[in-house]
Formats: sequence, C-alpha cells, structure tokens
Amino acid sequence: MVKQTIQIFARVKPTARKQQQGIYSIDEDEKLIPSLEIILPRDLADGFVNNKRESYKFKFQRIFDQDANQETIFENIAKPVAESVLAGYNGTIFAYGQTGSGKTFTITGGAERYSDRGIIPRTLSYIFEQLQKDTSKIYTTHISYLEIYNECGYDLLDPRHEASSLEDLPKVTILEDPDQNIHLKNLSLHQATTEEEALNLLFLGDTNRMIAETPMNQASTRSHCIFTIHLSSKEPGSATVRHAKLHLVDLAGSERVAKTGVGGQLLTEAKYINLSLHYLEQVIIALSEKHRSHIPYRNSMMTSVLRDSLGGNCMTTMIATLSVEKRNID
Ligand SMILES: Nc1ncnc2c1ncn2[C@@H]1O[C@H](COP(=O)(O)OP(=O)(O)OP(=O)(O)O)[C@@H](O)[C@H]1O
Repeated sequence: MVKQTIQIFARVKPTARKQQQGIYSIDEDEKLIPSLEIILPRDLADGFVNNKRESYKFKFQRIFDQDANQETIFENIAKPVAESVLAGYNGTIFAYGQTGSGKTFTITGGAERYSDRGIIPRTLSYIFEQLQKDTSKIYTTHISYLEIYNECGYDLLDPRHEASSLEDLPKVTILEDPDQNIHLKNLSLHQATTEEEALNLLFLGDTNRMIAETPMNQASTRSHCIFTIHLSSKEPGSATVRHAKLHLVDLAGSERVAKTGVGGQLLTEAKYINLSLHYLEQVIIALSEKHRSHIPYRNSMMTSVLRDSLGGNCMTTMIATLSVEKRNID
C-alpha cells in the first residue's frame, strides 16, 4: 500500500439513541473506502424543513462509530504517527469538529476514568516506552504547548500564566530565518525525561488554559491548542542530531456563525476561527492534490506554525469528530 501522507478519519460521539435515529448510516464496504451518510429528512419534527438534498455522503479513511474506545482510537490513528515520529519524521494529528463533538475527549481525554485518557497521554506513554527500549541512541524530549486565540499565540507553559490573564502574557510570534525555517519567539520548551514529567506539563498547560477562561470567555472552544512533543536523537559518538516533532492539535469549534444575534467579541472570535479553519482546509486540500507546487501556509498563524509538519514526509492525520443529533444537522 502506498504511504498516504494525509489521512482523514471520522469518530462519531456516543449519543442517546432516540436523538440520532435515522440521521446517519455508515457504509463500510464501498470499495474499501468507507462512507458516512448524513440523512436530512424533508420534514423534521422540530420545524426545520429541508428543501435541498436529503443525503450527504462523506468518505473517510476509516469511520469509528460510537462504540470505538480510546484504546482503539490510539492504536489505529495515533500510533502509526508516533512510530513515524520515532523514525525521525514530523507528524501532526488534528481533531476537527463542532463544539461538544469530542475533540478534547479524543485528543486529551476525559478526566473521570483512567481508560478515558486520550491521544496525548497514550502517545507520551508509548513514546517513552519505545525510547527506553532503544539503547542504540541518546534521546532528548521537550514539550511545548501553544494556544492560538484570535490569531495571537500564547504559551500555555509560561510560568507567569497563573498570575496573568491570557491577554497580559507576551505573545508568541513567528520568526523566519534566511533558510525559511520557522522559529517561535516566546514559546518555552520544557525538557521531559520521563512520561510523568511530560504528563505534568500537559496538566499544567490544561490548567492554565482553564484559568484564562471565564464564563464569558470560554476560550477552550474558541482557540486552537497545539501540544508538541519535540524529539532529538543522536547516536553515541556522533555529532549529528536528528530532530522530529509531533503536534497534537485540538482545533477550535468548527461551527459557522450563520445564526443571528451573534455580535461583538463572539463575532470577532468566530470570524478568526472560520478564517483560520478555512486556511487550514486550503493547505490540506493543496497538500492532497498531487503536483501542487504552492502550498498557502502563510495565511494563518496555525498553518505557519505547522508548516514543517504537514505533507511531504510528514504524516498528517485529521479526526473529524461528529455529534450526530438532530439539532446539529445543519
Ligand atoms: N467518544 C466519547 N465517549 C464518551 N464521552 C465523550 C466522547 N466524546 C465526547 N464525550 C463527552 O462529551 C462532552 C464534550 O466533549 P469535548 O469537550 O471533548 O468536546 P469538544 O469538541 O472538545 O468541545 P469544545 O469545542 O467545547 O472544546 C464531554 O463531556 C466528553 O467527556
């Protein structure tokens, strides 16, 4: 099989049966490319009348239905990317979907049960396990955690975070060297020598993310968060250091602001989100088309930050999270 550098998966969030009845179906056997069909009845009970198409089909590499657990998601989606990072290639995993569809659950996990831990803790565990096994190289691991809110970057691991609000922190900015390599000013890198140290950094970043939130400013749904594992490896006695990065990205809610009554701050945020998701989409489309020489990375902060970790030799994986309920149908 040809190695695919961009893979799109779907994950359907568990929903009460009566909420979702007749809304979607999964066809696993369409020439080995599964598709998910969303059905829009002409007349829905809640007053929503559909005058257009009744069926929308979306194709995915693989579709994980409601019963897929966190272990299955890690094994099938994240582990191959982690393996490629261990082999020295950059990789990126995104969770994309509307608010409440399970992005954070998929990327970070749920707090209630150990078995609910998501892609980040499982990937850290796997990577540190592999590093311990491989005695042929000397490995160094660093962690960074970036939040992008209204096209501005903030360091979730900045020690001043606890005392300040998001807006008071120094902004993370992008610098480009003459070789067009990207550097991030004001984004701290923290060495982690064990899985536990790395998990503590994740916890610290998530806590800082919540501190910055108020009921009026529920930033988590309206910002993008990029947790990055930076891996350097060196053979003993060699001066050559090999670097690889794995970005685990929890995107802002993808809902469009078509609804009336949205204004002010909310509208500003929504415009930024829509725009940055639009630019990300453009980059992903450009990368998936063969023979495209120009990839429009420069349009947004996120695509600039991820420029060296999308396409080419890098594994890029997107998980579309779906909450299949009648009220989400549009
Ligand atoms: N696959 C799943 N299994 C069990 N519970 C889930 C699953 N996916 C999501 N949930 C639960 O649904 C709720 C919403 O999920 P989550 O916070 O991950 O959504 P989100 O897409 O990240 O939303 P936001 O954009 O607001 O951050 C949470 O309480 C979460 O625990």
